[in-house]
Amino acid sequence: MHSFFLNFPKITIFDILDVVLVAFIIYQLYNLIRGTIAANIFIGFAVIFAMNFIVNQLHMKLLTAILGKFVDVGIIAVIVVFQQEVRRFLLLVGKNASLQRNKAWWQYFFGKKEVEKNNYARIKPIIDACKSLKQTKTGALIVFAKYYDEQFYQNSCEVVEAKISKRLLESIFQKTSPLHDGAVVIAENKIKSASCILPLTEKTDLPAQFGLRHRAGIGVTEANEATAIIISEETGELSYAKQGRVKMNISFAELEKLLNKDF
Ligand SMILES: Nc1ncnc2c1ncn2[C@@H]1O[C@H](COP(=O)(O)OP(=O)(O)OP(=O)(O)O)[C@@H](O)[C@H]1O
Repeated sequence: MHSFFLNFPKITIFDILDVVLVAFIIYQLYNLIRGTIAANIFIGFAVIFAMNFIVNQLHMKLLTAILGKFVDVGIIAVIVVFQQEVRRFLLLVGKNASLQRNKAWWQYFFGKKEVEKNNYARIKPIIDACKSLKQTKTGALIVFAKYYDEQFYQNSCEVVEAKISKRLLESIFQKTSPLHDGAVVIAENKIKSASCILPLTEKTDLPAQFGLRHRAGIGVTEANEATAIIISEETGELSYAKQGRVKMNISFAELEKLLNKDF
């Protein structure tokens, strides 16, 4: 007992910091891939690593050699398979490091009230447009991208690059508008693009009334750091998608709260 304590390694503040930082990075990675197909691939990798460790401990030579081959190229395989996720993660780190875009810094220097006031001015035209689209039962899909991934959006979208306004959003989604089919993407405080074709979710447990618009709205939040408002053409109901999950039939008060948090 005595010698156990004598041999116990000394834990310094940096060891604790090390563990906390690793836990934080794993949590961020988990958030990034949660609900996406990448989560299953990640679990696959983890299982192979765990199996390799176990067979190695049990001295099972053949299995160790086979699994060892996978593990040897592990880091390269991870980068190839998670190319998109690694890209998004690095972009996120870069954007968060920028002082101007970091709301927490603004709150610290200018006070929370000022930030909320500015944010309400930003989201008001969007909420007003949603009210009008709901009233007229005009189908719409509005995506809020945390960062605008040119590669992801530009290939399937019409570039707009315009100030956010109620009337512009209304006009885009009018059935006679050439841009009404597809989604509008809002990022960097602008309407960046319209008529975007987005990836559809592959979820099988969605309500029966959810068609392509809802599937695209959920799909984009699985593949990207984004949230989406979906207005149903059939019912006028508003849904809100985030990280592959959807809240149905939300009120405008709820929408305001959600946008305040996410946009
Ligand atoms: N991949 C996609 N990306 C973006 N928008 C899409 C995509 N596929 C379909 N849409 C949009 O969804 C519309 C068709 O919606 P659909 O009726 O299938 O959806 P829904 O979820 O049932 O919604 P609603 O309640 O409005 O009918 C299309 O006209 C188009 O504007």
